Amino acid sequence: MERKYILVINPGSTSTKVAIFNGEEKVFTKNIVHPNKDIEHYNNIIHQYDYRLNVILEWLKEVNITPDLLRAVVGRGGMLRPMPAGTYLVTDAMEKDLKDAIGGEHASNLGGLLARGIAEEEGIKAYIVDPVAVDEINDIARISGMPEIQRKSQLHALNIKAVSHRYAAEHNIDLKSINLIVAHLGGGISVAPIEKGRIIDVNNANEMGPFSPERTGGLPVGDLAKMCYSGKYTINEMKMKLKGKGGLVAYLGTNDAKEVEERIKDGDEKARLIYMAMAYGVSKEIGAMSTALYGKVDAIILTGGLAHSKLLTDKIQSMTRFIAPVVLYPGEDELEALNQGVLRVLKGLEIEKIYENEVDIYD
Ligand SMILES: Nc1ncnc2c1ncn2[C@@H]1O[C@H](COP(=O)(O)OP(=O)(O)OP(=O)(O)O)[C@@H](O)[C@H]1O
Ligand SMILES: CCCC(=O)O
Repeated sequence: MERKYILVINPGSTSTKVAIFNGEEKVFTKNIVHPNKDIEHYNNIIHQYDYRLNVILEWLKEVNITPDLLRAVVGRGGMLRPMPAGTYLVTDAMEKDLKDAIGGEHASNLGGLLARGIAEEEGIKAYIVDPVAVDEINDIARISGMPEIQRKSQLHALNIKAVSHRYAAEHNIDLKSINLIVAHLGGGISVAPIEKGRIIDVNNANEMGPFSPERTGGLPVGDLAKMCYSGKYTINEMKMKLKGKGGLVAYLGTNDAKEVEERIKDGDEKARLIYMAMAYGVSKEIGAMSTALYGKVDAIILTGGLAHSKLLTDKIQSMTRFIAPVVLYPGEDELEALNQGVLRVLKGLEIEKIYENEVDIYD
C-alpha cells in the first residue's frame, strides 16, 4: 500500500479542523466542533489530548483512510520558545515544551502532540509549520519601556506568511523585494509589518494592539494596575477579561461580528460605535507599523474572518489607503498552509528545521 496522504490537524479552542491531502489536492476535510459540554471539564488544554486524538481517529475511519496510508502528519503549533519561521520536525524537546505549555496555554499546543502521536505509531514524520511563537522581530521592537517586561512576538504567523506568499505570487514579484503590512483579523488580531519577507514587528495578538472580538488588546496601564489590585477579581478572572471575555464580547456580549452587523442594521448605535472603534484601532496599528517600514509599504493586506466584513474593511481602507493600496484576502486556509509547508520539505525545496537547534533551550 502506497503511503501518499498527508494528515493535517489544526486544533482551535472549540474545534479541530482536519484534512487529508494527496499532494496539493485536499481530498477530505472536516471542522470537528467540540461542544462545550465535551471540553469544559478539562482544566487545561493538554488534558484534551486523548479526547481529540480519538475524534481524529474516528474521522479517519469515517473517510476510510487507514493510518498506514499516511506519509506524514502535520499539526498547527504551538506557544513554543521564540523561533524562526519554517517547517519543524516534532522532536522530544519540542514535545516536552508543548506538554509543559512553556509559552502559555493555547489550543495549537495540541497540534504538534497529536501529529506526533499518530505519526509515531506509523514510523513516519510529524511536523509543525510557522507556529504562533514565530519570532523574527527586530531587537528594537522588543523594548517595552519597563526592563522587567519584554515585548513578545505572538501572532497568526501561519496565515500571515501564507498570504504574503500569495500576494507575491499573484503579483509575480519576489517577496524578498517588497514590504507589506498584514492585518490578520480573527478572534484575535495580529498586525505585522513584513520587510522583504521577514516579520519585523507585531502587536502580539494576545496582549497588545487593537481590541478584537474576544481580547482587549493594549489598555491604559494605570487603570489596569488598579483593577488588578482592587481585590474584586482573581488572577484567572483578570486573565479571562483580557483574553476570551474582552473586546466585542465585553461590550456587546458576542464574539460574532455577523451578529453585531445585524444589530447595526437594526439601528443599534452602541454596536456601531464599538464595531467602528475596533476598525479604528486596527487602522491606527497599521499606521504605526507603516513607520516600522519607514513608510515604504507596497500593500496592506486584510485577512482572517473579519476581513469578510465590508463595514469593517471599508472603514479600515478609508483610514489607511493613504499609506498603500489595501488588498482583501478574507478568511484563512491554515490547513492548506500546513500542507504546503510539509510539501516544501518533502519536495526538497526547504530543509526541515530542528527545534532545539533554532531556539535557546536554556533561556
Ligand atoms: N462574512 C462575515 N462577515 C462578518 N464577520 C465575519 C464573517 N465571517 C466570519 N466573521 C467573523 O470573523 C470572526 C472570526 O474570525 P476567524 O474565523 O478568523 O477567527 P478564529 O479562527 O476563531 O480565530 P483566530 O483567527 O484568531 O485564530 C468572528 O467575529 C466572525 O463572526
Ligand atoms: C497568539 C496568536 C494566535 C491566536 O491569537 O490564536
